[in-house]
This record gives sequence, structure tokens and C-alpha cells, in this order.
Amino acid sequence: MFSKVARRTFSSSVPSAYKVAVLGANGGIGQPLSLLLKLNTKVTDLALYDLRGAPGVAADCSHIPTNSTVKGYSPENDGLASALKNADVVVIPAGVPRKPGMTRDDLFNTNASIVRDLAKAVAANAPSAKVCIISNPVNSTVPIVAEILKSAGVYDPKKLFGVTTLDILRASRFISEIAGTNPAHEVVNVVGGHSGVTIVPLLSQTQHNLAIKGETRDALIHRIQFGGDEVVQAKDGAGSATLSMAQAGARFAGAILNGLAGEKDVIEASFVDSPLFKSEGVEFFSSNVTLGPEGVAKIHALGELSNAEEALVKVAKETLVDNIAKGVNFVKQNP
Ligand SMILES: NC(=O)C1=CN([C@@H]2O[C@H](COP(=O)(O)OP(=O)(O)OC[C@H]3O[C@@H](n4cnc5c(N)ncnc54)[C@H](O)[C@@H]3O)[C@@H](O)[C@H]2O)C=CC1
Ligand SMILES: O=C([O-])CC(=O)C(=O)O
Repeated sequence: MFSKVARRTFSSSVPSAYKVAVLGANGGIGQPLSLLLKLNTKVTDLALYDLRGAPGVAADCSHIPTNSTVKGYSPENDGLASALKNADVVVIPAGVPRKPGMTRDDLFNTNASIVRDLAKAVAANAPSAKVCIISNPVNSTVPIVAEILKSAGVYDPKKLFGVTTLDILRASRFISEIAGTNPAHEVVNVVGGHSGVTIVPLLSQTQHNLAIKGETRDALIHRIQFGGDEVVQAKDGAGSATLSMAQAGARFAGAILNGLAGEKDVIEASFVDSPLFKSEGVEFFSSNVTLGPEGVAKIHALGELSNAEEALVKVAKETLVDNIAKGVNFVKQNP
């Protein structure tokens, strides 16, 4: 009797039921991201995969009394395929992080093949999932995944996302430190890509418009562009942002789930296959995206830019063309 009542109450409180797979779940990002996804009530099946350690992370998370079941998978016994089967959303933070002195591009040689191989598994086992790429360099890893999905004949540009949400989090926080405001109320559009000069915060569109000016403004833009370096330096060889990234990844995956569930006006920035600058050869670009049941419902234009922002976007586009080509060429040479 008691269990029947309990079960009824339980299921009526579940708004939607989705399977989310995290690939790289035992890592610095993977562990706290798995925790935060365990707290999302739209997730009913949480599949945690890593080369090692995922069953431990899963057992740990599974004791938290939210509605999802959690299972850990290893490469043995086709664990990757099982983790991916029927996944609605796949989040990929697998790969090595930076050490001081490295750029994100320095991670390419190691992470490109990791992401390529995981993308092949996604194509084979979860071809219609929404795929969220965290592994760096995002500007190149997203095109790698696109190429693999294309060769498998399952590419849908509406379903592939580079996660740039951490740039938005940092921009809100750093602006609030200057303006003395609540960071939760700082809405800021950050566009372009996810590395250095490709990260373009559109400060003219914030509530401060041009009120933050001169050297303060330049320093703020630089801090948003190179915020990742602050964490890499502070961690002093032990990796890069993990906790703030987990929060960013959980927010982004949560938005994807909200879109899947048919909620209205779900908007997050993401590095996607975008029409905005395709005519200039920039195949992927990050801007605000409305998310819906199919993934991308609408890609928003950048809106009005100041002259200085136009110049920043120009530089971002030039770098992005190279970063994207590097990913595409990698797959051509190493299919
Ligand atoms: N998009 C973004 O804003 C951010 C991206 N990152 C990137 O995220 C990635 C992960 O960072 P951390 O979690 O700090 O690194 P980490 O080294 O702590 O964790 C990476 C995990 O990936 C796993 N892994 C490696 N190869 C794998 C494979 N083939 N299949 C499954 N799992 C595999 C490792 O076993 C490890 O558990 C890095 O590339 C980092 O640069 C980091 C912060 C922000
Ligand atoms: O800086 C890094 O290497 C990790 C990252 O992408 C970030 O923190 O934005």
C-alpha cells in the first residue's frame, strides 16, 4: 500500500523522461556534471561512461534520491554502445585539459581522435541524440563530430552543439564585479567561438551599453576572452576549469532538455552549424539559439554591434575559419 502511494506521487512529479549519457564521466568536469544532471528531474536515465571509474561515479550519484536511475559503463562488454543506446542527449567532456603555457589548440593532437572515436559510437548507437561537445578545442572538435556524423549519413545540424556556456557565465560574473550588480541579473550575449580572440562579448547590448568604457572595458573583454587561463594558472598543472564548467554544462544540457520537452522561449548560446557567416566560409559560429524538440529551432542574428565589436567579430571569424578547417581536415586524413 505504502509503496503504491509512494510510486504514484513520484511519477506524477516527473514532467518528462529522458536518457542522458555523459562520455568522460569520471573526469574533473564529468564527476560534478554527473552530480548536477542527477539533480535534474527531467533526467530519468543517467548513463555514465569513461575509460575508467564510471561505475564508481554512478554508484555514488545513484544514492541521491532523485527520480533517475544511474548506471556506469566501461569499455568492456560494449559499454560505450550500451551507455549510448536510446540516449536523448549525449554530453561529451572526454579528453585532456590544458596545463599552464598551453592554448586550447595544443590539445588538438590528443583530443581530436578521442572525440572522433566517440562520435563514431554516437553515430552507430544514438544517431538521433542531441550531442553537446565540451572537449577542447571546441572550435575544431565540433566540426570533427559533424564530419563523422556526415560520413555515417546521420548528420542533422540541428542536433550538434558546442558548449560555450562557460563564456556566458564568466561574462555575467566579471561584468557584475565591475558594475557592483547581481551577476544573476547580468544578461550578456557572447558570440563567435570558444577560445581567446574567437570569444566576443557584446557589451554594447548589455544594460551598461557603453557605461563601462576605456581601459576598464578593454580589460573586461580580455578577461572574458582569456578567463580560462586564470583557472589553468591557478590550478598550476592540475587542469582547467571543472566546477564552473560542470555548472555551465548542466545549464546547457538542462536547456536542451527544456527544448525537448516543448517548453517555450528556451534560448542559450551555442557553437552550431550556422547560416550567419557561411557565405564568408565560417561554417560554425556561436550565437543565441532557440531550442526546441528537434534541437535548434532558430539561430539568432547578432543584433546591433558597435564598431569595436564589428572588428572583434572580424578577427574571430578569421581564426574560426582555420580552426574549423583543422577539424575537417583531420577527419579527411584520419577517417
Ligand atoms: N567547453 C568548455 O567551455 C570547456 C572545455 N573543457 C575541456 O573539457 C575536457 C575535459 O576536461 P577535464 O574534465 O578537466 O579533464 P579530465 O582529464 O579531468 O577528465 C577527462 C576524462 O575523459 C576521460 N576520457 C579520455 N578519453 C576518453 C575516451 N576515449 N572515452 C571516454 N572517456 C575518456 C578520462 O578518462 C577522464 O576521466 C578538456 O578537453 C577541457 O579542455 C574544459 C573546460 C571548459
Ligand atoms: O581554458 C581551458 O582550457 C578550459 C576552457 O575551455 C575554459 O575554461 O574555458
